[in-house]
Amino acid sequence: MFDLVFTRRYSMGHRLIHGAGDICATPHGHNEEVSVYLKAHEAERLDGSANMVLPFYYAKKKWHQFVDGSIDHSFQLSEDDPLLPWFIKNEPKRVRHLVVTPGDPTTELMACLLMIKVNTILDAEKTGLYCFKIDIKETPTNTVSFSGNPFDFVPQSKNGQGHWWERPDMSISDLEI
Ligand SMILES: Nc1nc2c(c(=O)[nH]1)N=C([C@H](O)[C@H](O)COP(=O)(O)OP(=O)(O)OP(=O)(O)O)CN2
Repeated sequence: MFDLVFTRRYSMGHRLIHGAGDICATPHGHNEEVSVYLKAHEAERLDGSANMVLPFYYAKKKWHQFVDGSIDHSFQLSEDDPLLPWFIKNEPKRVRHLVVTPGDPTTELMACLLMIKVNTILDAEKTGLYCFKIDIKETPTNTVSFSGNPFDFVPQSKNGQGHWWERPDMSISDLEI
């Protein structure tokens, strides 16, 4: 069985206000890499002609559009971070670049949310592929790797139902923009 593995890099900013310590509560940024590990729902023998699971282009196109257009240069904040209403009031133009998460946007949480997002996109694109593992390299020395069912690990959101990570679009928050 083949795995297709795609890696994309992006810059982001965030802050962690609920327990990672003073340094992490100061807004700061990282150059990160996300790798998604994809498998076909149904394994098939190579056909003797094209000999591929799916052209890389179709497997990664929309996911990479999302990473490049929505995650790159985003600012990631907990849904209860006071910076959120600050941006809405003072810099409404920036709100579309805010990733909003249930609790602190740690690398663990982002791995789960991005795995749900990539799977939602792969389904909507009818690729026949699914993501079974994701790595986020937050810094050159820290990587979070996740495999399993991300829904078992995502905390309850205060924002009720219909979350951005469950929509196969470019959204990164549920704010009215
Ligand atoms: N379990 C987690 N712990 C921490 C996270 C996280 O997402 N999950 N994130 C952070 C901060 O974002 C921090 O900026 C990065 O961690 P840090 O260890 O400070 O990164 P360094 O590259 O500076 O690590 P070195 O030890 O200097 O290599 C903190 N914790």
